[in-house]
Amino acid sequence: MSTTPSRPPRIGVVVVAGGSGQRLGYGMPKAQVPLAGEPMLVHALRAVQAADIAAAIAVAVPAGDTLMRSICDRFPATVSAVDGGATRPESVRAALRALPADLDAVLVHDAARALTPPEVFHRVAAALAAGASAVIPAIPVVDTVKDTAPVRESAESAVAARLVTGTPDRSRLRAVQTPQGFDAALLRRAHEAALSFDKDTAAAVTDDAMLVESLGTEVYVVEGSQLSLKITTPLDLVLAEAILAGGNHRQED
Ligand SMILES: Nc1ccn([C@@H]2O[C@H](COP(=O)(O)OP(=O)(O)OP(=O)(O)O)[C@@H](O)[C@H]2O)c(=O)n1
Ligand SMILES: C[C@](O)(CO)[C@H](O)COP(=O)(O)O
Repeated sequence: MSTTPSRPPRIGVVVVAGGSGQRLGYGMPKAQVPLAGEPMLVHALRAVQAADIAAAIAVAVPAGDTLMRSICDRFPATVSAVDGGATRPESVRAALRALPADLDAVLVHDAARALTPPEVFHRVAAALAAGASAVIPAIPVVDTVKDTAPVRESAESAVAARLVTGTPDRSRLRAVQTPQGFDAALLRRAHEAALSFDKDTAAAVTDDAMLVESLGTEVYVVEGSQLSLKITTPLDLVLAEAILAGGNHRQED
């Protein structure tokens, strides 16, 4: 991270809240869906603020969404809303453009990970301050994970659609979360490079770390949190409600 030793790094946070929430199936953008009576975006912004690390926060909301813009307006002036894009990387780029140019580092966070404890933000920020250019929080994988491929069309038996092609060593696998932290110039460069990806390569981008990996940068892994689940399906929402009802959110598991 390019900062002089005499002053603390200036950190910006991008919150991506521009998704439609198809898998949750509420018929409204996911970040608007109520969680313990308040829109998910309110919880996500509170989580970012509880971490108390951001000089500026840019939130990508669905284009034209006035409700989410009004939620951002209720937070301090360091929070600004911008129209997101059709894909997550496009939303990240839109929010990045809204952040000040003089930041040392940027953390990119999913609004859908509305209950991330402050300690996770702190671990990512601390690794950046210690010299990493790219840092992601992650947790060990609890399931056995298989590589699979479609069964060949010519195969006689049609017992199932896919076949196992391998079993990766689980001890090396991690389930990756957000906030993902980067040197600010590096993240901007990685997203600029992604603009020239072909359609299939662009469609395969599922997080920001992939983009800096493709520039050859080392990405460090710090401990994530089970509380930092990505609310994706109706069952995730039930779990998030239960966490909030238990009063244990923002506390390390
Ligand atoms: N065009 C998009 C797509 C996603 N996101 C954000 O990226 C995060 C992770 O995306 P995901 O959980 O997949 O959200 P959705 O795209 O809304 O979900 P779905 O794929 O079920 O529609 C979310 O906070 C979502 O709001 C975004 O800002 N802009
Ligand atoms: C960025 C992310 O949350 C890391 O796990 C995840 O890849 C987002 O995936 P989604 O399919 O856009 O929810």
